[in-house]
Amino acid sequence: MFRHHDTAPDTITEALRMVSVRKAYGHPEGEVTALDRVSLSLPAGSFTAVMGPSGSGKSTLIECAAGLDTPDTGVVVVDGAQVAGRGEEELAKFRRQRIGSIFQQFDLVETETVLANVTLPLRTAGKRVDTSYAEHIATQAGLGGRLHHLLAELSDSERQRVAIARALVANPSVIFGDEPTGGLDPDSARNVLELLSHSVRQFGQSVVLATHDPVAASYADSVVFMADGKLAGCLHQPTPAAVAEQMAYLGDLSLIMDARSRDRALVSV
Ligand SMILES: Nc1ncnc2c1ncn2[C@@H]1O[C@H](COP(=O)(O)OP(=O)(O)OP(=O)(O)O)[C@@H](O)[C@H]1O
Repeated sequence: MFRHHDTAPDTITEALRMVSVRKAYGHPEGEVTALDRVSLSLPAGSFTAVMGPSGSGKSTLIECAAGLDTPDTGVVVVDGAQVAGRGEEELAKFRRQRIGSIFQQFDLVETETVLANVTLPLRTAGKRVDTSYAEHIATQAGLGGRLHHLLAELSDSERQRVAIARALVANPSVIFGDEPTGGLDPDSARNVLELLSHSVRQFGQSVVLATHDPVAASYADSVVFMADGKLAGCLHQPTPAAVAEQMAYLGDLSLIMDARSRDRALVSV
């Protein structure tokens, strides 16, 4: 499978590296530290789920990693290249070449067909469109009967699957998602997770997803847990039961934890 790199692929061993990443938001009641000096290393070719209680910083982590938000301080390296510090145009190009994003705000074109939406990133990047591959990916995402339907005719769940197919079709090195299966029925969610798993196993892509769902997280090789903007451990080869247990613990822990006792070291998954 053809993949674009501007660094030699052989030298890239990490999908994502974050070093001491901090991000705070101003609030009338005071500043909220969404990411508190997070350091993290995820290997290339891995599937990682990011979990934690509501407000623990999962979305902020994914957005900073995907170049959709800018950390206040710290370093973010995706697929061997620094994300922060690039100009807007260069960042957009980098994201088109290396990153696939699946976020709740799907950013789809209502007046275009499913297939046109799925191939949009390729066309925007001036890349050749392999229509049969795009059809295959869209079909795998459960859109086989909808390829030539306009977006305006689709349900929310179908739109979500279009966003997922669109993220996969350009063969990005790293795919970031925020609750990509939230709102999907169990069968559609399973199809999407199997598709993402397949892209990791077969094509060596990397997937990093924020999710609340222990079953979705169990598709990952590892789960990274967050609490109060900090990393709070990780679990390898997760089962839904083990993930749910850890989440229950974090739910309690986040009420009583002493932020100063959190590990600030680089967590390698
Ligand atoms: N744009 C923003 N403006 C102000 N505060 C924000 C913003 N985005 C996030 N926050 C705050 O930062 C903290 C972390 O938010 P974040 O959305 O990253 O958490 P999360 O773990 O993804 O939560 P959830 O599971 O509820 O989506 C929260 O306290 C949130 O209120």
